[in-house]
Amino acid sequence: MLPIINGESIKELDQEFILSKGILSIDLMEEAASAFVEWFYGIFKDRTIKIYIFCGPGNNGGDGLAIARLLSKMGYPINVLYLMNGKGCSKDFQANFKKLPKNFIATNFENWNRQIDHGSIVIDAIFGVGLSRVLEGAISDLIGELNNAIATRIAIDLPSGLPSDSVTTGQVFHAEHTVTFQFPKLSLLFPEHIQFTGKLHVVDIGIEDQFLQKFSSNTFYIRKEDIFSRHRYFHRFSHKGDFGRVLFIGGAPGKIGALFLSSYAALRSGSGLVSCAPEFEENSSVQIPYNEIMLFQVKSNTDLGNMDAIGIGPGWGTAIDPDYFLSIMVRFNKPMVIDADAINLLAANPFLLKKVPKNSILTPHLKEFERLVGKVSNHAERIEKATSFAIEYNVVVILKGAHTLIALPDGRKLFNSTGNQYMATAGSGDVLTGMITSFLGQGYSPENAAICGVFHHGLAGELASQSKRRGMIASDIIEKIPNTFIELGIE
Ligand SMILES: NC(=O)C1=CN([C@@H]2O[C@H](COP(=O)(O)OP(=O)(O)OC[C@H]3O[C@@H](n4cnc5c(N)ncnc54)[C@H](O)[C@@H]3O)[C@@H](O)[C@H]2O)[C@@H](O)CC1
Ligand SMILES: Nc1ncnc2c1ncn2[C@@H]1O[C@H](COP(=O)(O)OP(=O)(O)O)[C@@H](O)[C@H]1O
Ligand SMILES: [K+]
Repeated sequence: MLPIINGESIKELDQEFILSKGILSIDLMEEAASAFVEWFYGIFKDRTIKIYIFCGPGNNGGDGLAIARLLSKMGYPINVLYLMNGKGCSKDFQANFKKLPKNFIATNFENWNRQIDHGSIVIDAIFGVGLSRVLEGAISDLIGELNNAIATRIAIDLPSGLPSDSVTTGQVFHAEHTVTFQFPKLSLLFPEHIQFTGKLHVVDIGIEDQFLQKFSSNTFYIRKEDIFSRHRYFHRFSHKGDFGRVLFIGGAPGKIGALFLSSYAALRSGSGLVSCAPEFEENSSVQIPYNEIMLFQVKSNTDLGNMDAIGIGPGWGTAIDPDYFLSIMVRFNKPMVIDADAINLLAANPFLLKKVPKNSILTPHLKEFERLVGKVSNHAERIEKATSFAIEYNVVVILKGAHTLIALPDGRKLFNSTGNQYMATAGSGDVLTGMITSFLGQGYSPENAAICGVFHHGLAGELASQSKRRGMIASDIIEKIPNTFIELGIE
């Protein structure tokens, strides 16, 4: 997995990397500039579009100058506006300034006519990870002006004004695209920063994972290449028992659809045998819309021991007796997936928390999470609380949303890279519960079930959105689950 390094350690990382490779820091800057330009050309093919590049005094500004040179060579009309030049600027900024072609338009922003043509592109190379304080004065005013321009705004590495690891309090550049180098900086993954970061693109500048590992802070980004080895593989003699027997408990009257969605998602994720136990007095009257799913009844003496995994909570309602939940946890006594109303039940009856089987997986959305741990004021605090909750109760916490966080009981924090806003639709969380439960039932460790479930779920959402966007529904995600295995080369 790709380590996410904090802003303060990035200078050290660069040093270590360039020393061991025997290159200069300006070579790495050139690599970063080329990676940006390659991304840029992939999207903005029209070489007559006017581009304004705003450069700060540090290496982020140095990136901007190198990018200006490369884009200008490709024929794009470029205007460079710099905050300062010479003394006070980083050495690679100065070197790149000297490398600008002779006839190049580079203006100190104090002498700038403050005009940005409509429809042009504004590139923010003012500050990156070296930001040391909240923006104020002329720089803050400049960013305010840029934010009002009728232009496409692109940030290099970080939108200027955004601290790399924490929540912002000041003026920040509003990017439509942020092109960040090598790994996403933590603050780019916070929901409250979406108006600053826009679409996130991570571009490779050649620093291998082994260098990043040394500076790792227990925080990782899950990529496509991390998934293959986390799956279990079956052979030609495998039978349905090997693919796991799973049970879903939930579905009170009026909310039974949630249970069916989880059950169906489990089948599509490869489960061998799927049963569901709706919370009905007399469940013989329940019609299951899928022939492959079996109906099950959980009575006080029902043996749950032969189930490989249980997913509990989707559509369970609020009228569940906590002792009934307790008896299920005690009888099953293996890691289970706890979602929705089962989480609400834990929140309302904290004595149950200590009884949750070790290494169980809790999948709260942000509201459910607050019910569990109390109000939080921002995402940084939410991440910390999810991590300490996972450690304290020895469970996996999956905090759902864009860049879903998987907090593991050993303190590691993993952020997901798949998914999109079209998945914000009723029942898509139930689908996730079905997928994770399925993997758990197929014999995956709770960590791998959580990682594969979250990654495949987001990928299924992406595949579904190739033909449907707004108006996509949870069942569309389920239909694409089998394609995610094909996409990742998983047999
Ligand atoms: N491995 C990497 O990540 C690489 C990073 N590079 C670039 O280098 C950047 C980091 O460069 P630097 O460390 O020079 O830092 P920055 O260029 O982000 O900013 C540092 C400069 O801004 C000034 N400054 C900071 N906060 C300010 C504020 N609030 N108001 C006014 N001035 C302020 C500092 O005094 C310093 O001059 C990265 O974001 C990236 O763009 C690339 O060049 C190459 C590789
Ligand atoms: N903007 C988004 N980007 C990526 N994934 C999203 C986004 N919005 C929602 N999702 C995913 O969709 C699911 C929604 O879950 P949840 O809120 O529990 O829905 P429900 O209760 O209706 O089943 C989660 O897995 C979440 O990560
Ligand atoms: K920037």
